[in-house]
Amino acid sequence: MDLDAVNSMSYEQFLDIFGNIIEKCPIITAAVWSRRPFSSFGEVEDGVHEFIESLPISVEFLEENSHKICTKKQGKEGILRCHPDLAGRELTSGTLTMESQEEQRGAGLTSLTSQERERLTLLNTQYKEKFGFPFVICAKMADKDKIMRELSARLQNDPSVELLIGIDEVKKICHLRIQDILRKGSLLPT
Ligand SMILES: NC(=O)NC1=NC(=O)NC1=O
Repeated sequence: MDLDAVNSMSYEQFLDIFGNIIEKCPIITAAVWSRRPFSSFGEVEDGVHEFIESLPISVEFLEENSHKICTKKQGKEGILRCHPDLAGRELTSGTLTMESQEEQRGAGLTSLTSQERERLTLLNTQYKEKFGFPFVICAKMADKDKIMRELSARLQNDPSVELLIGIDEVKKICHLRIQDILRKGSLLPT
């Protein structure tokens, strides 16, 4: 399967293969199909980025007893909310997508001590309470220690900063998922 094969896919086939390059957001893949013929696989990724960048972002901050309460209507935060927590309930209940399962296992999140799991759960809860979306990091580029460090550090960020960092991580996850698909589908030299 090479670029010509991808360019001649129906949108159903394209969705079957690339539908989860952004976690649980097949609408992005379905939209990007319209951009074919792709002259490179990078163009698939460019299409994803353009879709994400086109999503509305309108952020107002209310100052409330010296906190910044972020009230916002943002398409971008919707993408983050489609991501499962790291070592969260989906992992324990075995309901992660195949890609997430592999990514989280690879980062060592299936072999946490009970203390590590408790700390990660606490930090994730604090993060979601503050930002209204989950902490997202490209797990394939991290291990459990880096994830804990990043989560603690990023918890201090401003919501507007954190939104953009999260989206950047989503793009890294997307890049690696596309690479995996191309490798598995022998679209790239292994
Ligand atoms: N909240 C998350 O960051 N989730 C994830 N990152 C990954 O790389 N895979 C996930 O499931």
